[in-house]
Amino acid sequence: MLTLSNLTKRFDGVAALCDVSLSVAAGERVALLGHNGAGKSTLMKIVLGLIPHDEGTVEVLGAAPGSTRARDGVAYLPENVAFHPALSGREQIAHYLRLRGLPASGALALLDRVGLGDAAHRRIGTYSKGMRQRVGLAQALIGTPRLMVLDEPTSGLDPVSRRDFYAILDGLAAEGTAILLSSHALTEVEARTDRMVILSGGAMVAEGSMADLRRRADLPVRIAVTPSDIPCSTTTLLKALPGSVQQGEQVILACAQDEKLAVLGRIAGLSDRIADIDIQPPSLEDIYSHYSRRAGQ
Ligand SMILES: Nc1ncnc2c1ncn2[C@@H]1O[C@H](COP(=O)(O)OP(=O)(O)OP(=O)(O)O)[C@@H](O)[C@H]1O
Repeated sequence: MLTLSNLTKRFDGVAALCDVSLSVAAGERVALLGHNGAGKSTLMKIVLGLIPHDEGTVEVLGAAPGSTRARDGVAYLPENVAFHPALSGREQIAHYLRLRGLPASGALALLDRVGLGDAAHRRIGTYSKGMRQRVGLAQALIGTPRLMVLDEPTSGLDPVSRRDFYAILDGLAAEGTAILLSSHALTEVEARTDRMVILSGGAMVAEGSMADLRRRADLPVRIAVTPSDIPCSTTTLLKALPGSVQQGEQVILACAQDEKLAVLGRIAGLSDRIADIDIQPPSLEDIYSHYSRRAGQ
């Protein structure tokens, strides 16, 4: 659905994107991560055909970005949505439907889909930020897009709205829509996308599924052991588990991925001293920091 090869973009001679290659297949949900100014919005604008690129190739639905064929199948939700405050949600979506050559009668169904059915007749000027973001999503759902490009789509949404939002994306992906979204909300991206691309200073510093990134980063696993009786068992555990430290009532141990089973075996041998154990693999936040640090950010 989308292929970028060796994409480079410069603004006044300064590279905003440098040799970026990535592809998004049908039904895939890909997250674009990176610090402020990493190049996420620039990449999206190039995909949409809003700005030209300097080097490399871009194919959107097998066509040039911005071509009629590409625009027909691509939906976009910008970071900051702006609608006419005097129009109702229904009128605004009806307007976009007409622009797309579709019947305006579909507006209510789209607003229902994003949970705005009850507010469809109210003026957008009276909507909360989250409600305006949902109008943006309703707009992006027009015409069953084959590629969706979403720039920080969940900023301003509360936790339940975020969950509903990702449920809609899951449904679209299950029907074959390719999704490329940017976000700074690492926890939700970790849970709700298939693959991540980390940009830093315009360059791609890592790419893959959560499992791939975890394996490549090879960050330590954190094991938290709760002693059965404190402080007696705490002392025994600290002595028996080299490198462990006490944190509050727990004994904490960090170990390399390939040592995990051996360490757990050692801990199992101390089971009469243990009330509970918690194994915490590195989160996307840990992995993101690792790659960003490596890239000097
Ligand atoms: N029109 C422009 N003219 C000059 N420089 C620009 C222009 N648009 C973007 N840039 C620069 O390109 C770089 C990438 O910006 P971009 O907006 O793509 O970052 P981003 O990853 O989307 O950031 P954020 O997370 O803050 O939205 C930045 O250094 C920015 O200043």
